[in-house]
Amino acid sequence: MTYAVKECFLTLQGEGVQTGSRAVFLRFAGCNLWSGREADRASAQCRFCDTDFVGTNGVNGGKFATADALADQVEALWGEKLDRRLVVVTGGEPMLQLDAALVDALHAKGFRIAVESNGTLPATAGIDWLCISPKAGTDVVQRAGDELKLVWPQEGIDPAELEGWDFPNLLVQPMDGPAGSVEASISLAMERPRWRLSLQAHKVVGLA
Ligand SMILES: C[S@@+](CC[C@H](N)C(=O)[O-])C[C@H]1O[C@@H](n2cnc3c(N)ncnc32)[C@H](O)[C@@H]1O
Ligand SMILES: Nc1nc2[nH]cc(C(=O)O)c2c(=O)[nH]1
Ligand code: SF4
Ligand SMILES: [Mg+2]
Repeated sequence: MTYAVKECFLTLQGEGVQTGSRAVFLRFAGCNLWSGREADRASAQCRFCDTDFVGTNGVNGGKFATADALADQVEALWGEKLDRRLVVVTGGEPMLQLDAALVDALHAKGFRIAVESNGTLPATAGIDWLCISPKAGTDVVQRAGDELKLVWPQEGIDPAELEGWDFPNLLVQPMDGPAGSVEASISLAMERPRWRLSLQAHKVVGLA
């Protein structure tokens, strides 16, 4: 299949349990919960998105005809180093495009595959680190994974219910934008000890 990639770049993972890890970010174009157009934001299923995922015009973006061609670019951005190869597949919603062929092509080059997904689509087999970030009012079908990252506060989501899902790591991440979200996230972590605070470290230090 043809892959539509918004952008692809080398940085440090800024969120969640793997914060600080060198990683190639592969950002797919498109999402099933928002068109990405500002005019549609207020009526979208997900309304707080901090990301431009529209089109293929970002750095190293484009249409890729094969999984091998895309994996070649990821490898080129990582460079020669052989140890700890890590790609973070995100978007937009990566589960719209991440298929078995791309999982195999990235694994063949020695990459661990981390994914950031909204959980409304079942995860592709073979992912090495699955982060699910639920959005209020959506039907989350993927209720197991490595890390659950709750952007907070969100009306209509009950952290106690999420504790019943199958995730060993629970993260609460302040919603970038509304005032008071850092304080609300600290309160959640103080009241419910299974939850740990995830700050968007890349924004703090000025990385992409
Ligand atoms: C842009 S999304 C792409 C992946 C996938 N569509 C998802 O929502 O999980 C990447 C991560 O950023 C989080 N995020 C999006 N907007 C945010 C905001 N305003 N503040 C904090 N985190 C945000 C998402 O919840 C998700 O964990
Ligand atoms: N550095 C960095 N870390 C991230 N972790 C998750 C991100 C995302 O947009 O999915 C992201 C991102 O955009 N940049
Ligand atoms: S689901 Fe993810 S990519 Fe889609 S609009 Fe929400 S935060 Fe953005
Ligand atoms: Mg981001």
